[in-house]
Amino acid sequence: MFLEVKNIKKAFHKEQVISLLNFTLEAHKTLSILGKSGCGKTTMLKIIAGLESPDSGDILLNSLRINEQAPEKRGIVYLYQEDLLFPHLTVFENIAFGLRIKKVDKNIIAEKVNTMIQRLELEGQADKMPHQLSGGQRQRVSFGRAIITNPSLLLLDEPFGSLDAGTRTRMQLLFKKLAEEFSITSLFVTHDLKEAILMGDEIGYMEKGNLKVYKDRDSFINDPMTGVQNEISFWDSLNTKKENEPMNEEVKIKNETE
Ligand SMILES: Nc1ncnc2c1ncn2[C@@H]1O[C@H](COP(=O)(O)OP(=O)(O)OP(=O)(O)O)[C@@H](O)[C@H]1O
Repeated sequence: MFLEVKNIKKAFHKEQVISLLNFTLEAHKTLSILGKSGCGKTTMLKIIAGLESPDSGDILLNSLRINEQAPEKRGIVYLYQEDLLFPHLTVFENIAFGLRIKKVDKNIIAEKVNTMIQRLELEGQADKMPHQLSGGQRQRVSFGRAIITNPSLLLLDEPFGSLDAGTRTRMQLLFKKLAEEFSITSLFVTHDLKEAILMGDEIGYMEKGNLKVYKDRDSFINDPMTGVQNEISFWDSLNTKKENEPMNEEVKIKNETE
C-alpha cells in the first residue's frame, strides 16, 4: 500500500475531532472523501500533510513512517479551495515556481511548463497575471503548479468549491484526465455527492472524525448514511409529480364540465 493511515486520533482542547482514523490507499488511485461541514476532513488532510500533528497513530508513505518528517520533505502537496497564486508572477512563472526552487535546468523548465500549459488548456494565457484570469483558469494554474513537481501524494480540499456548475464539471473531467496522465495519487475532499462518485476510484464517508471507505461504488450508493438514497428519492418524487400533473389537469377539466 502506498499510503497507510493507522489509528490516528486528534483533539483540539476537549473536542475529539479525529476519533480513530484507519485507511489505506494504493498508488495512482484517488480516494474521494465526502462528509458534512466540521466532521474533520481538513484536519485529516493537514495531519497527513504534516501541518498538524496527531495525538497518536502513524502515517506511512511507501512503508516509511513520516510522522516526524517536516511537511516540505514529505513530497505531499496540499491544495485547497482558495489556493493563492503568487500575484506578482505570470501564469508561466507560477507553474514554473517549484521547478525553479529545485534548480532544474531552464530549458527543461520551459519545455515542462509549456507542455503543462497545453495540458491544462491554458494556451495563450502564459503571460497573464493571476488577477487577469477567471476562477477556473486560476484553479487550473494551481493544479499545474502542484502537479509539475511530481508530488507523491496530492491532497485536494474542496478544490472546485468556488466554481460555477459548468466550470466545475469541466474541471472534474480535466482532473480525471490529468490524474491518469500524470499517475496521480490523491485524496479528494468534497461536500458534493456527485463529485465524490465521479472523482473517486474509491469513496469514503467521514462522520464525526471516523472515515468509512466503501469496498465498491454500489455499497456507497446503498448505504443510507451517505445521502445517495435521499437524493434518488428526491429526483424520483419530482418525476412522479410530473407524471401525475397531466392526470390532475384531466381530472380538473372533467370536474369543471360535470
Ligand atoms: N486549530 C484548531 N483549533 C481548534 N479547533 C479546531 C482547529 N481546527 C479545526 N478545529 C475544529 O475541528 C472541527 C473539524 O474541523 P475541520 O476543518 O477539520 O472540518 P471539515 O470537515 O474540514 O469542515 P468543512 O467541510 O466545513 O471545511 C471543527 O469543529 C473545528 O472547529
